[in-house]
Amino acid sequence: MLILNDVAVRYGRFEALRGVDWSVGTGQSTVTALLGPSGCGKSTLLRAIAGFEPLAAGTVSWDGEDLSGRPPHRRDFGVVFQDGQLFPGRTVAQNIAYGLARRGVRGAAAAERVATMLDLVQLGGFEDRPVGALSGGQAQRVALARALAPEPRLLLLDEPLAAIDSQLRESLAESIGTIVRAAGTPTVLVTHDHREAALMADTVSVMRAGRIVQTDSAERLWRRPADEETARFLGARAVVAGVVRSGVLITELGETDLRGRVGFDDLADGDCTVALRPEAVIVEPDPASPAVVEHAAALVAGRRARVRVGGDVFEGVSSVPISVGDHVRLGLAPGALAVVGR
Ligand SMILES: Nc1ncnc2c1ncn2[C@@H]1O[C@H](COP(=O)(O)OP(=O)(O)OP(=O)(O)O)[C@@H](O)[C@H]1O
Repeated sequence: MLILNDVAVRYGRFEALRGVDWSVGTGQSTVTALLGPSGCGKSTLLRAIAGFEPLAAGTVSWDGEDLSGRPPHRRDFGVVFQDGQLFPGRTVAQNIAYGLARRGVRGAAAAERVATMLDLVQLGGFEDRPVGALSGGQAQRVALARALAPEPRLLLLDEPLAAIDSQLRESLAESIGTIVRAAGTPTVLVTHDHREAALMADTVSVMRAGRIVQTDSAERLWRRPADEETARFLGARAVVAGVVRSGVLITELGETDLRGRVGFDDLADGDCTVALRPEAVIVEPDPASPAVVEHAAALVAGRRARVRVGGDVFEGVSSVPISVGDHVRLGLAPGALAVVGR
């Protein structure tokens, strides 16, 4: 199990990480995503774990052993970067066998391991291909096979899908999740995309400004973000005050019964802050309402409207066509709302 205790990393006077307490590989969680906006310190944290970045404070340990004296190649961690970084001019098999030779696995044993890894990433028979002749998705799967071949005790993936077409990304995200679970290797996945985190990870840790602000399942994160900034990062467009009474949430947009809903079972009565993704706000035509549509668009996921109500602006969804200038009323859809920080 990987444990980080009060870790700090500095670049000159800039503190890129501070006070990071974190653990990976506990309980049932195989894949842990490190999710956060650009520049928050995700790659720095991954590099600190891998041993590429010296710590200004704190410790990184594995099963109780402090790793500070161990260089990256002696940590037994596999690493895959954004663009795979395969060795050019070599074949797929030569790339995958690279880490095996360093561990003394050669000849027939290495060839067998390479074939097993290629089957795992569904590229059986690709041994003799030059890596320059692979598609982006195939190259990333070879990079994954290369990282997993020496049976690392931890796998570190830094935005492994960043260079992949959006069409392929979702299926590759799923297949990487399946592959690392089949290999049973605890994995850290760095991503700035919350969809990708939810598709691949069992546990999601949200980072901001060099700190980890929340660690939860993706589902819990959607419903109970730690603070307003986290809620906005996860797609909330508006925040309103609410109050919970006997499990019923009451807001200026209406009320909704949260009893029995996943993620809200432990919600105590009292005042709260409610974060609203557009799907949480239902827009319906109502000529008598003072709320007016400022912007309307037909998206693949449905009709979207930006609505002004006095000084406030909400984004919502509509099941009927609406246009700019229409008067509408707003309601709550419980599925996409979140209660912040409680
Ligand atoms: N070698 C370096 N020297 C100085 N500052 C650095 C260095 N590497 C990173 N930083 C700074 O540290 C902060 C964290 O960078 P990091 O690359 O870890 O962020 P990130 O969350 O991985 O971002 P992204 O999603 O854009 O890759 C940023 O402000 C970055 O500018």
